[in-house]
Amino acid sequence: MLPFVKYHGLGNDYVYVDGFTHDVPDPAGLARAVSPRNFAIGADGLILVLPATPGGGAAGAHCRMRMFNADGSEGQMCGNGLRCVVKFAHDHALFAGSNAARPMRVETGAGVLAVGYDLDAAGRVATVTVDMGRPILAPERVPVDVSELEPGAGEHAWRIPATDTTPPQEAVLVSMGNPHAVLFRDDPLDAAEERRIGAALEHHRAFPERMNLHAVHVRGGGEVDVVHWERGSGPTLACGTGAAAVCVAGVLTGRTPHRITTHLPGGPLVLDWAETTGRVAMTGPAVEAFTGVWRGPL
Ligand SMILES: N[C@H](CCC[C@H](N)C(=O)O)C(=O)O
Repeated sequence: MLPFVKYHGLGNDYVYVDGFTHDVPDPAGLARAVSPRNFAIGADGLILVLPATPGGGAAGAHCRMRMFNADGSEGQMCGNGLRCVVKFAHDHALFAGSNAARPMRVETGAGVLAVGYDLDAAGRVATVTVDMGRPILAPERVPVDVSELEPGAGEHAWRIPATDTTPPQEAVLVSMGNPHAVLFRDDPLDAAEERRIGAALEHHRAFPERMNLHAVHVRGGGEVDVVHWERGSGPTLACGTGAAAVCVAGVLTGRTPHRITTHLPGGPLVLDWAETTGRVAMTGPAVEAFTGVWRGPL
């Protein structure tokens, strides 16, 4: 039996396990076991909150996040998940001083990130602001194999050639520690078609570590609509690292200002790519849905 807590950030939901007190020998297998909706807990994946590694601790980390998509693949970073990690650690007092760690510093695959938060009237974490760090734009570090792509229209765009099931796609490729392809559309989004395209391109040979894809329609000014297809989890209601990639891509292509509101299927996230520091800040909610005990295979 394994206690868990279910959290979500704008409907991007994960099963959280306290790795300070419980050992999970096969997190990839557990992610695959708990994620199916109707047949298990139902989630976009699994997140372990663990003690920092010696290196992370030396860099000031209070704890460590490991996230696993629904298919068991491990993601280097998860924006919505990280907001809920801080809420879990604070509200459930996972480590000594967790109620005073402000900002909380969390070791992730994208480095040790600082996470600030405010509290509600009950003294629980409410709104959370994550310092997502700096985007990575060098193709080989996204990673992407540009020999499989063509130059796109503009300095930061690439053209994904037509496949058997998709027309050519203009993409801006950004890593936030995990890989993202941002596809700007001139017209309002057709969510079903965008998810079909995302499913077709996640495993494209240009993407050696697969890809998270995000279709974007700029409403005007700093307001954009986004539809996601996530590596390892498919269609999600929100993708925090994806929203950060959208913010960066909008600035790089001159479509949006540095501070935007991304309207995701699950709700809005505010992103700000600071000109002074080059770091992206993401602000949004973190919600505890329920607690439970997993009685399935570990
Ligand atoms: N599917 C992503 C991880 C989860 C990212 C997303 N849920 C977020 O909030 O950033 C990947 O494999 O890179």
